[in-house]
Amino acid sequence: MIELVNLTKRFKQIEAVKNLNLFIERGEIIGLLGPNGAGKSTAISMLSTLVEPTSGDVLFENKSIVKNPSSFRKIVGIVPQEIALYEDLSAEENLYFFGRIYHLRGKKLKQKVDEVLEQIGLTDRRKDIVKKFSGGMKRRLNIGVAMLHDPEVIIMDEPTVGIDPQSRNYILETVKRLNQERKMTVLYTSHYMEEVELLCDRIYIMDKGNLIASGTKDEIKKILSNENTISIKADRFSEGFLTALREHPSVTSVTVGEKEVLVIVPRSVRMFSEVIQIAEKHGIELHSVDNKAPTLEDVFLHLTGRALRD
Ligand SMILES: Nc1ncnc2c1ncn2[C@@H]1O[C@H](COP(=O)(O)OP(=O)(O)OP(=O)(O)O)[C@@H](O)[C@H]1O
Repeated sequence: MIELVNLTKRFKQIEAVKNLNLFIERGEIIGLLGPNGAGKSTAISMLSTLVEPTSGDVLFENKSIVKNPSSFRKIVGIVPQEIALYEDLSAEENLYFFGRIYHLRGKKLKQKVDEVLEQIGLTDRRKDIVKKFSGGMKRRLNIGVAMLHDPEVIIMDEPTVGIDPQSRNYILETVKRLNQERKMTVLYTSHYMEEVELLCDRIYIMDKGNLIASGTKDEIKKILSNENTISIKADRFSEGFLTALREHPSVTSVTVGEKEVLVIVPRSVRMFSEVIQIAEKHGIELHSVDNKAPTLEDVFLHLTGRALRD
């Protein structure tokens, strides 16, 4: 349905997106994942026809939307990272305003506003001015604006940044519902691995303008099939203990959390008893040593040497 072909964007010195190739089939939820500055917003701005590529193309049904953006604009809804609402207007006044921009009028407009308010769970608050809304409610209304013209494709740029967990769940459920009930195709960008794991059929991972992995969740996790992640839990770890792990000849990497250390080793290596010995030597009281199923976060760490939210 949509294809990004060798898409590149250069801002003076910075190559924000480098030769990006990506496809989206009708009805899929695609996750575009990457840390801050990876190039996600720039990529989707090009896909949304808001930014012109330096080179490469975006195809919709095999036709360039860079050369001919108008037909694509009619079928795409964009949820920007920044909230784009009028704070002094009520929820429904905002929807009426943006609906008119989409050339909706009269009965049709009223019907769409009612429907969208229901979908985003703000029917009860429709008359309240946006200024009084929580961050999560504003985000929901932001999504509602993008849905007014019944888009076939919706592009969401980190729609859950900075909101409470309840609103976050609500948004994730809404995205799922739109996909299942209306067969809406979704491109969802985030730097929250768990959101993408929960929602998306296929995932593209970007870092520093490059695509570093793509595939289904299982395919991506298979990148780590030659490795094992060992989770070590304790109340505290000493520098000596961590250094001994880092310097161990079988250890590929060590990631230190507050009460958990993750150690990546080749799959063939068995080192539980050694970890226990090292802990004893350094006076560390262990709570547990376990094998951990790989997560997308582990894959990212493996590919870049950094955690996603660093
Ligand atoms: N208009 C611009 N002019 C100059 N540089 C830009 C511009 N827009 C983005 N960049 C740079 O391009 C790179 C990619 O930025 P982009 O916003 O696409 O990343 P991102 O993955 O969306 O990150 P975030 O999660 O922070 O939005 C960054 O180094 C950014 O500073």
